[in-house]
Amino acid sequence: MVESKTPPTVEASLTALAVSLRGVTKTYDSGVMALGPFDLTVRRGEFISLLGPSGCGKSTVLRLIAELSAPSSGTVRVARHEGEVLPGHGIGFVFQEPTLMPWTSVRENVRLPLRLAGVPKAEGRARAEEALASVGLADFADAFPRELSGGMKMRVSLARALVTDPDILLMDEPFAALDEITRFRLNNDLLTLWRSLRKTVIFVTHSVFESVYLSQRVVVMTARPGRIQADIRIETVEPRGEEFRTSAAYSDYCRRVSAALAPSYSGQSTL
Ligand SMILES: Nc1ncnc2c1ncn2[C@@H]1O[C@H](COP(=O)(O)OP(=O)(O)OP(=O)(O)O)[C@@H](O)[C@H]1O
Repeated sequence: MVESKTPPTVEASLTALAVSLRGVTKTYDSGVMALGPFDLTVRRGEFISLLGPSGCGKSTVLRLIAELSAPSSGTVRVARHEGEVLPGHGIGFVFQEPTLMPWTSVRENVRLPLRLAGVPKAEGRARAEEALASVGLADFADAFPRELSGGMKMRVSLARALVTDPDILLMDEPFAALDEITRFRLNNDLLTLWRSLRKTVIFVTHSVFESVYLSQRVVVMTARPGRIQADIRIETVEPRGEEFRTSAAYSDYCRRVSAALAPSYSGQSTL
């Protein structure tokens, strides 16, 4: 007998948990207590930003979620999607550096996670091209990384993270090294992608402006060991765009987030 599955209701899928960290601490072998206790709940499809001073444990949180590191205490739970799970356990990771292989094409760079998973070459190439199209680089599959601008390399890195169709996208200061106009463009394109793909996104940034522009929630962390200082919901008319960036509401949110961040810094400007 074939079992029929009832698809989850919209309400259920909106409230389903994607990630949960409970009482998590992390002390590295060096004795540095990086985190905690730290509690965080992220719902499926949410876009949240983690903001905090340098060294407060933002990357550590991402590494714990990706299971690249284990907590010293507490629990980290990540919802897995049903069916096919490719390497990375349903998680895509984008780092500050695009880390592309210089000796091969953009297509092969994007195909790498599928190649490692043993996906047949033809299928892998088709999926890599699809991922490249989703980040606006359909015409650059045969190019080499050295032929691309910094923003384009970051798009390739994003395509590589998306090619396995992960449920959760972890992004560690991906646009920090880019000029402002390129960064704004990538912010807009990332929001468009998020709206169409409905991934859960956990985005690490040092920029108050970027966090408010992109996220539904900005989670502000204390200085090390990182804990939650504030969890601020950004509510505005969707889809957001340039008019939000120049609105009074945007400035108000930036002020609120900045004020929440201020105690974590000693006398430094947070904007
Ligand atoms: N593998 C490691 N071994 C020892 N200490 C580490 C390790 N990784 C990170 N740390 C330390 O743990 C603390 C938190 O590091 P983490 O990279 O998570 O902070 P962060 O908030 O992402 O910093 P930044 O904003 O500067 O990138 C820092 O003091 C860092 O030096």
